[in-house]
Amino acid sequence: MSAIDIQNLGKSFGRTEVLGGVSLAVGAGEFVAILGPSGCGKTTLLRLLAGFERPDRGSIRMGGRLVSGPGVHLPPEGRGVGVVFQTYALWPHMSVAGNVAYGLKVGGMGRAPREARTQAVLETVGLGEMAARRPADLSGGQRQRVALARCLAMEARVVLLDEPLANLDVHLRDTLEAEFADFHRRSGATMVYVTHDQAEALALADRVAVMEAGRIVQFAPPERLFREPACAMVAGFIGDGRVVEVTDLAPSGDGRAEARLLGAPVRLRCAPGERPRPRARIALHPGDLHLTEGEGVAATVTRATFRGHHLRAELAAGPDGGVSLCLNVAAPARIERGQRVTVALTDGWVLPDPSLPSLPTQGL
Ligand SMILES: Nc1ncnc2c1ncn2[C@@H]1O[C@H](COP(=O)(O)OP(=O)(O)OP(=O)(O)O)[C@@H](O)[C@H]1O
Repeated sequence: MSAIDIQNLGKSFGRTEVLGGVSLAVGAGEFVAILGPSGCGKTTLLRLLAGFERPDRGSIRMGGRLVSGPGVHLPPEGRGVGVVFQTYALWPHMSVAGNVAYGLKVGGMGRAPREARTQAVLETVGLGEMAARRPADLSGGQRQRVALARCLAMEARVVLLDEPLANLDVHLRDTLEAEFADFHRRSGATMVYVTHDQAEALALADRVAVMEAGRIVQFAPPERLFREPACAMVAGFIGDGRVVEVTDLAPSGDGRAEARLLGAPVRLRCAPGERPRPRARIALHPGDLHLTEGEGVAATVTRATFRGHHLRAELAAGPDGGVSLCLNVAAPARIERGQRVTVALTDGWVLPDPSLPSLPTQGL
């Protein structure tokens, strides 16, 4: 049974449709990231899950129990979910321990077990020494951990996190990313994590639901999103992918295909059921291209950026320079703007034909 089962969820604010029929099943103990650009509806989906908003249509089940649906709306406190916001939502006038213990107190737990549980979870998140401090006297990362400790104390089996790292500096983000992963492992909780940061989603999640304009366009493990994007939006959003057009697509039926990129022959990966097409679009990552002295695609370097171990080169190819490519060149290297180069492909993924009925939005 799924820990969370969302069916055909729709939500509008006034005349604006924010969620247009979202379906998603999250397994027990799974870590799922909801990833998408600003305004695509991620937070709205999370608020519907938490019970802060009511859907216009569709249903949400948690552990098999209907929590939102026609005529049913369980309030947030009746859902047994923990929520961690970007802003932590801590009570400023209470101590760290008070913040963690508050929910237990409201839930009717006696003083002695409450204090014992609070201290134990603060130890778990490494804040045992800071129980008496006020939130104002903690760093951003420590506040985040108080919010997590509160979820732990409540024994929330489902934890919803809304951009919890968005306000933090890059070092703290790295540390806390590791802490979220650790928290997940130790607690075994089901986690739904909203972010617009693809690196964060790919690093943390078992599966990522990519959203665009109120819809889930692909739900898959990180590697699959990267290697087999379902559409141009996912291809462009994940791993600095580029989408370019090829001609004369000739699949061989085993997940391989040949085609031409600006006239040059290329070998690609594709879905096993892919059919021959005169034109197709493919997704390329910087690691899929390399410079060659042999046969390939002629291009001009439009920009070269130092990235430490490599240089990132932006290229313009095609008769009018309208095909934009991008590759990494191992440093030290001499590559500069205006240079003419030839590139060859080692990999590339044929985007599924959008006119075919079933795009792979689900599955492994
Ligand atoms: N209470 C509301 N009333 C009216 N419009 C709203 C309300 N909440 C959200 N919206 C609108 O719904 C759309 C989706 O918002 P939402 O916060 O879910 O997006 P998001 O993907 O989380 O974006 P971000 O990453 O910027 O937080 C936006 O256009 C937003 O302005």
